[in-house]
Amino acid sequence: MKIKFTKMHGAGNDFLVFDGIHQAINFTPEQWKKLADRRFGVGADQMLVVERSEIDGVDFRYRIYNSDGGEVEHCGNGARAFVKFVHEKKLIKKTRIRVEIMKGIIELNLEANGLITVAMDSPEFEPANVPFDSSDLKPKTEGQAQLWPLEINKKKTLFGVVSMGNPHAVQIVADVDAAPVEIDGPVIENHPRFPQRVNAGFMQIIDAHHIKLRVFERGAGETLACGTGACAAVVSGILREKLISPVTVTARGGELLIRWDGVGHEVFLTGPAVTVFEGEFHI
Ligand SMILES: N[C@@H](CCC[C@H](N)C(=O)O)C(=O)O
Repeated sequence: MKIKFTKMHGAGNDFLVFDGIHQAINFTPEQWKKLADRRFGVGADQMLVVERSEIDGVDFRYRIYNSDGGEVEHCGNGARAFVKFVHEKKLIKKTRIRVEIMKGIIELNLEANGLITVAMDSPEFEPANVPFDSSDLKPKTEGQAQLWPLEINKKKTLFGVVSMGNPHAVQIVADVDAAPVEIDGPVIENHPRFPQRVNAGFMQIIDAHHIKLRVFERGAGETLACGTGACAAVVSGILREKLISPVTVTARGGELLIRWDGVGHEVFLTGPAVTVFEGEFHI
């Protein structure tokens, strides 16, 4: 059987996007993992499957898989790739699209300048809802933020713990290029206090409206950008009273713009989406 896909990226976070409306896409975790492999497969950080939604007023649903084969709740850069994909494939004409993902329903907007804005919903800080096991831990307060001390490779580190629909642990570093992302990232990702593992963000504050960010993603390793990670970092920095909305996030693969008006408000993520090539494989 031949399967068609589109290779895309959002600020260097790369995807295989599948039209699951006109072809049946039902891969096992092992098959997803193989497809994502950069030597034995096509190569991608995440894979997206676009389907029709059965909910009234919702245009599509899409499923998201990490390169380790696991299905996940949300992907900010993937949401923008999804909008570009459904427009290029002429699956919809509207520029404001409501879509169902594992995390819930989100709204996406294709702007006149070609950038895409994702309304990411409100961040969640309640440890149990991240999920994060905070039992016996005493948080430190900084501004309006609660920071959680965890020992990572024998270093006590303070983390902002945030759910953007998926779990994030964000720390501030002095120099993101010198940060031990490959060494500490996997330890944070698999820390026993995060029962569903976690995405680990390393944020360098340039000024109140600009950060540099690297993210070691759960189930994918370090990526060139992480949309939900950018939102989690900015939200955490605003609560720590170190950042003021809007904030430009410089990732290794490009720039994202994040807006957030504070607790109880939605986070907005704006950035590009790029189609790289179309392909097909036999399975
Ligand atoms: N790259 C994504 C996040 C993808 C999911 C993440 N690795 C997780 O497991 O939660 C983004 O742009 O948000």
